[in-house]
Amino acid sequence: MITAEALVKSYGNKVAVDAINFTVRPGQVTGFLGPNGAGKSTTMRMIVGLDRPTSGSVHVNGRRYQDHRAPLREVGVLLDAKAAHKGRSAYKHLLAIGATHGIGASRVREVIGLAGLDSVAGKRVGGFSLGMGQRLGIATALLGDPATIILDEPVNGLDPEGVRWVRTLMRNLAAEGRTVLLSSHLMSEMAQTADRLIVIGRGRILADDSISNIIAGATRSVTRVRTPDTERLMATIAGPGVVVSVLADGAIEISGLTAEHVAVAASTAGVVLHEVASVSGSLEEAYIALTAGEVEYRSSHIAETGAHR
Ligand SMILES: Nc1ncnc2c1ncn2[C@@H]1O[C@H](COP(=O)(O)OP(=O)(O)OP(=O)(O)O)[C@@H](O)[C@H]1O
Repeated sequence: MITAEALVKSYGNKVAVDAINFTVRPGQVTGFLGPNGAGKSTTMRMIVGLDRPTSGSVHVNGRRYQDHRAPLREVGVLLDAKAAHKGRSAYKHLLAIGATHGIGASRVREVIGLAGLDSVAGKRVGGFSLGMGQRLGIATALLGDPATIILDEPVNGLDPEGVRWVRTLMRNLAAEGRTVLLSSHLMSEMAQTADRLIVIGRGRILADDSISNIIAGATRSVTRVRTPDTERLMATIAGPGVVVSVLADGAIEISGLTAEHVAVAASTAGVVLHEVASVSGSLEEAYIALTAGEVEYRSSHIAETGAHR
């Protein structure tokens, strides 16, 4: 469990983290999202004692990270995948880190296997690809078999198999009852991996909820229908607040009525429906809507053409 209370970090007069409160619970994957410069890395660094809060507190299992007797066994962290000593082999790197906590060769071999690094364990870390470095960073985070795992952009540079591996690993770690906090800018990945999200913008919490609640709150959901009798359906469901649009492929999108309402109204009026579904927005749409006013670094406007190359 990670608990932040009125957590503040300022650099001179720049407030990077602005009095935030949150709880990251065990048994779930919690995603940490926000635009560049929102304060994610600063928050993660404070959780693991690499930055001191200007005020407020952040605790892991009731204590500050630096007050844990064996922090590696308490919290596993991947903040910078390039942090490993370039001249050492992956095996020696993990062995050196493990030595500080009495973690021996058998656990090192275990995490090497878990991270899929068996074939390169003896190779110098300096020659590792970005993806191999990420895997080594994750292996390092898991070394102490910690109950809390914090990973900053763990899928950065991984190929699709690697991305899937991280997703499954995170889900399994949470299912074992561990606390998992991870940041990523990849919305589709986050939607598949996380149970809950904390969204941060300019150092403040913009949302802290389940993914489905965040999508429902920040995007419009519509009812999509297909019927051979468009005219009659439209007449049947017409009413205040009901907006109907006919799409190019013949489907009808209705806002202002649930799928259940539309199905019952159609059935009562004897209108045949070939399809009726509730279509909600994507996490990406919700994220863009939530962070619209909070982006610190924005590119000049590029219109979406909808064209596919
Ligand atoms: N050491 C520092 N000195 C001064 N300003 C800093 C320092 N570290 C971070 N900042 C500023 O604090 C703000 C938050 O930065 P942080 O790196 O935590 O954001 P982030 O959400 O992790 O961004 P990204 O997605 O780009 O990694 C930014 O405006 C950044 O410029």
